Amino acid sequence: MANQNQLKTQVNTRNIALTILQSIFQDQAYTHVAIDHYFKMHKGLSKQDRAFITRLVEGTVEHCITLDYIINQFSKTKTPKMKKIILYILRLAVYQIKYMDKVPISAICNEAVKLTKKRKFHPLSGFVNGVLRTIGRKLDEVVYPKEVHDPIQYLSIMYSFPEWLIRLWLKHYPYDTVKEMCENSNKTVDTTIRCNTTRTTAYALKKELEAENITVEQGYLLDDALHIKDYDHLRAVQAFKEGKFSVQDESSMLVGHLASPKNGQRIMDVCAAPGGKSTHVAELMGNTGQVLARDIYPKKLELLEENVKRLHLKNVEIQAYNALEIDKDMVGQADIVLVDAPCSGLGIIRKKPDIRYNIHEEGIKELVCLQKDILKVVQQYVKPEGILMYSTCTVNPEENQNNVTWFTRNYPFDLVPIQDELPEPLEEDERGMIQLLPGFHHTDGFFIAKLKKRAVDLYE
Ligand SMILES: C[S@@+](CC[C@H](N)C(=O)[O-])C[C@H]1O[C@@H](n2cnc3c(N)ncnc32)[C@H](O)[C@@H]1O
Repeated sequence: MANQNQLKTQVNTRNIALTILQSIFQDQAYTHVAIDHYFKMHKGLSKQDRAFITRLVEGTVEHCITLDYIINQFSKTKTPKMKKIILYILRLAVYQIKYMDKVPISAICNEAVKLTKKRKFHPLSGFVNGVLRTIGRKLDEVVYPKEVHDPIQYLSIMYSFPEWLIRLWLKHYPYDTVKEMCENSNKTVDTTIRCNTTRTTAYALKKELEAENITVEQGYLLDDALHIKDYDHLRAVQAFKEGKFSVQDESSMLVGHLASPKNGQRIMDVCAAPGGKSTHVAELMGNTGQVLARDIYPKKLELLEENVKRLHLKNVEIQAYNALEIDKDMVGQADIVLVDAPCSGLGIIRKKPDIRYNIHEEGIKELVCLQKDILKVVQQYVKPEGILMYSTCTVNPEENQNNVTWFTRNYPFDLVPIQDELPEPLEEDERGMIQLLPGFHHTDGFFIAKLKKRAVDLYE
């Protein structure tokens, strides 16, 4: 009886996983958004079911190229020719066969066949069954590309990254570094949180979370950071509801610290939503001064507003504003301008696995132009001798170091060395910028440059 119940749950969870995968593969929904959305709409699922569904969905997306490679070795109909839903059912099942060794192969095949019938593709259930049973039997016989013969194809298939992306990284980083970036980008990570120091201390927060049976570890780089796991809903955690912390990676927290805002200052965050950096600098100023938090998308600003309220911050003003349009009233008014630019996001693939499939080279070129155009406009808001923080969550030098070089050549700004303010073991590069690579220091891949406007604007 217990087994039957278990099986019933598994059927449902796989069907849910398939529905979520459809919205990701078909409608290009972000993985984390699609999962969150489903769970918000279907509240009755148990913690265990939600964890299983999340693992199935994230794992299938993460390993999609590898899964298709395996399927194509055993199926006469190749993946580009398959009916979409059949392809998703196969990917979901092959993910379980290859990466979840606790689930018996026969159960995985049976569930996939049931899913095929449930989605009204009865005639194809034999095909699905045949392909999966062969893969189950012959998984060890899959012929993978050889690293020595074709390292690019090897990395692409083994770590599920498009070849163009591997080539892009190899233009800028040594082979072993690229391999480690691929490997780290597929690892699951704990949630990193930032203590709201206007409400509590990291020590007190740690104790409070532990009392709720949450596993907590100290930050690797920063005192106000904690790493948490074994919680259910974040929104159900009491300390979260009371605004005692925000979710933020340690790399991203560095921006606030390196900006070193002083009480009473005026800070403009021109690409602010959902507000990780705006709320951090607001907290660092101890609820004094003003943070003008702007973003082009009003919908995203709703989340920022919710965060500001939850964190009990009184010094954040939120405005929907396109950073490409000059706001004449703000010229020369900001002590600090934060430009956390829209970017390719190649440093956060471990948290958003679909980025690798949705971004493309043309899109990156457009982003580089957008980043420059934003910088061109918003540099005007910085007071003489004020600070502009430029940051991205990518590991692509075109969007990072090259943009900063272009910027300092064209505008009256100089790079400020940051080594003394960086926590160990981080190191700035020879020009004073920092490029963190995904998973190398327990952080996302992230880039930061601190720039100071000259006292006399020689360019005017
Ligand atoms: C990297 S995200 C910012 C993350 C945010 N700083 C944080 O720490 O939570 C980049 C943001 O830029 C916004 N954006 C894109 N184009 C913009 C524009 N032209 N003007 C203002 N914001 C823009 C996007 O909506 C997105 O929220």
